[in-house]
Amino acid sequence: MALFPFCKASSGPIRVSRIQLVLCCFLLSLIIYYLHGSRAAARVHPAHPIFHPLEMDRGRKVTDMEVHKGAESQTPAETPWGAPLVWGDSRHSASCRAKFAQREMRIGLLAFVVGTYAQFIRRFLYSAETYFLPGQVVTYYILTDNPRSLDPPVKLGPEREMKVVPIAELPGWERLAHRRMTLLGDAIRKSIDSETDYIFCADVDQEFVAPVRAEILGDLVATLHPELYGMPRNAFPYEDDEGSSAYVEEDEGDFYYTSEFYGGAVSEMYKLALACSLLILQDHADGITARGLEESYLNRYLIDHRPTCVLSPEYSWWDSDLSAQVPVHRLLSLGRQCQ
Ligand SMILES: CC(=O)N[C@H]1[C@@H](OP(=O)(O)OP(=O)(O)OC[C@H]2O[C@@H](n3ccc(=O)[nH]c3=O)[C@H](O)[C@@H]2O)O[C@H](CO)[C@H](O)[C@@H]1O
Ligand SMILES: [Mn+2]
Repeated sequence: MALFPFCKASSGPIRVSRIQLVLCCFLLSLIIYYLHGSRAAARVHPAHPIFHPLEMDRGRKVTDMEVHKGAESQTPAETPWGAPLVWGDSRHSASCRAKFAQREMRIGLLAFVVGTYAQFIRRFLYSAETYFLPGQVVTYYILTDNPRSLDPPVKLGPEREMKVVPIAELPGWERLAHRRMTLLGDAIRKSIDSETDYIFCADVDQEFVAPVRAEILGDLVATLHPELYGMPRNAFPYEDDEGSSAYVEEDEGDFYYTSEFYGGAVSEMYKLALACSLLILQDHADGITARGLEESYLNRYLIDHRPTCVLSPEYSWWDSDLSAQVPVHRLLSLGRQCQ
């Protein structure tokens, strides 16, 4: 708007239109550059189906991501409620490891292996042998419909053993999502309770790629979802159906946690498994399915019972345009990677 008065005052009619032309071209190229940039950004696909029910504007999503990328170098040591936020190479993690080194602990790592997921078990176990609590007393609890898929047995290190728990379950992610919490509670009550101090649940379609040590130990431990870490609260795919027992109000929720890796003291994990299986049963009776299935109930529970230890996305990472950049990848999800 101010261009024309400026041009008119400084020169005659012919000169004015040339300057106008140059300035207009410059403005036009700026606009084209900007539009092209936004379109390129909008082409970035959310990597996971969980984003589809969100019906989010992808352009907006990417803008949020860029906001996050700016803050990426930050590795906060604490959550707003004062729980440690764990980055494996931090000083806090080192002192945590030193503290636990004085104690004798038994740690369980539990995974479900049903149907075709048997293809992941060896890679999972071998990687856990190398990186999961090396040097500690570890028991693997493998809940499977096919114990023979573990033959020949994986050779384990000293102080490490495997317990195969047969379960009569049909494969399928949706079906198992309804059952895993109940089966976890049963397994804790039957044996894990008396055999370990801490129990961690991990999706078997994962691989440990760097050390995961005693810094992860706590009463109630949850892991930040790598694609949602640093995102604004309105990006979190909490359950939005008010009828669901996983429903989360707009003013609730600090972080969005992944269901790929969580754990804690055995007694706390039993409470979690029991409460989540009840929430799932209640929805089942009402004919409701939460959008993120098990992950939705887990997140609901973790709002009501804030974790005492929060693991950074170092402990749950997969290759996706939206995943937060972290100093070290420690646990990789093979199933959730970009196709
Ligand atoms: C909340 C979320 O993001 N969920 C998605 C993600 O789930 P998840 O990564 O949560 O599911 P997943 O398929 O890895 O299943 C969870 C775990 O259950 C066990 N398992 C599952 C199915 C089965 O037939 N046998 C078996 O043993 C196995 O340990 C597996 O690692 O990926 C799934 C496809 O893989 C679906 O796209 C889900 O929408
Ligand atoms: Mn998985």
